Amino acid sequence: MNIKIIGVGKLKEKYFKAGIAEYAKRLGRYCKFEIVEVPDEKAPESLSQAEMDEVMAKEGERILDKIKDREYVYALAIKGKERSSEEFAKEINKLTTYGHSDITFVIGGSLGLSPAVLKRADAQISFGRFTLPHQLMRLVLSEQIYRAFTIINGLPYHK
Ligand SMILES: C[S@@+](CC[C@H](N)C(=O)[O-])C[C@H]1O[C@@H](n2cnc3c(N)ncnc32)[C@H](O)[C@@H]1O
Repeated sequence: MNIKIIGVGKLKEKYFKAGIAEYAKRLGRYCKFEIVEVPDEKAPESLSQAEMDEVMAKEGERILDKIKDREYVYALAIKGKERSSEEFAKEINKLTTYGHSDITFVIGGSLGLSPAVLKRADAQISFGRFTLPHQLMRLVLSEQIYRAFTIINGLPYHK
């Protein structure tokens, strides 16, 4: 099974990289895990709404270029649906049981995801109403995907 996270911009901070590398290593037992980075657009503070929409649209096109038709896509969105870790694990298990072997998660850039990306998504996941930095979101999501596999496989990691 293939799990892909698409993120906007390069991850620079060593501590995020180290955390993600740890979960990527652990996930190697359960799936082919990859993180795909697409270039971000400059988004200075002074942008108008139209300019912000353009930034999201451009980043969105780059994200959509990395998604194939067969992929089941989760968009990470603050206003999406919240789940518990157990519910998420059940959902992943069900998707694989019903033949989805390519699952892709999309995290927006500093301004968020474009309407086109949200439209392509098969489901939206919210990690609550807090706004998390997109780099940190990659780490938190990697951990939750790992947690889901430990739940599916009955390992004692999840309490
Ligand atoms: C800095 S946030 C963008 C904030 C933007 N105002 C928005 O509402 O999307 C960057 C990305 O991280 C992800 N993200 C941040 N907090 C999240 C949360 N609580 N739940 C789900 N995704 C989140 C989303 O993919 C978002 O597009």
